[in-house]
Amino acid sequence: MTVTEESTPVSHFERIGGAGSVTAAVELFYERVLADPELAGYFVEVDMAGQRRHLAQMLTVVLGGPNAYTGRDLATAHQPLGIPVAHFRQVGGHLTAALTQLGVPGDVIEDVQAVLAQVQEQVVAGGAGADA
Ligand code: HEM
Repeated sequence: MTVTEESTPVSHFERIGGAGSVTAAVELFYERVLADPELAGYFVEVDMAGQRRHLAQMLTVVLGGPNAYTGRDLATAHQPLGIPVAHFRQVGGHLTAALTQLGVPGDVIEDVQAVLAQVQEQVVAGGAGADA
């Protein structure tokens, strides 16, 4: 088979500019989250360097880039935090805003939002992963 542009679609990860763009998005995202008085408290005792690294790795996978995720699964990391749906939505809003601010195309943002909807149950309190 001949490999053409048509048969090897470019991933969202490549389209937005690869690892550098993901790092920029994660930086901007946590700047926004830590500046949000309703959310900042969750991160007071968190090692933010490791946190940024893990979110960047995860966002890379979500965007179709290489999988090098070394963090815990989402339910294990979030169920002990008792996160209400309102805070989940606020965090999703900050991610969307960060991606928009960086000029990420709308179809990519829509796909990221679809993944957020898929993981909501693992992240919010009492979600599907609660007893896992
Ligand atoms: C929207 C989907 C979300 C995704 C994809 C996500 C992603 C992640 C990732 C990859 C980690 C690192 C896990 C690890 O290091 O093992 C993490 C940890 C964490 N997340 Fe989220 N997160 C989401 C929503 C939220 C929300 C809504 C909050 C709070 C309102 C939150 C607060 C935290 C905190 C505090 C930690 C650190 C927990 C710890 O170190 O014990 N996350 N998240």
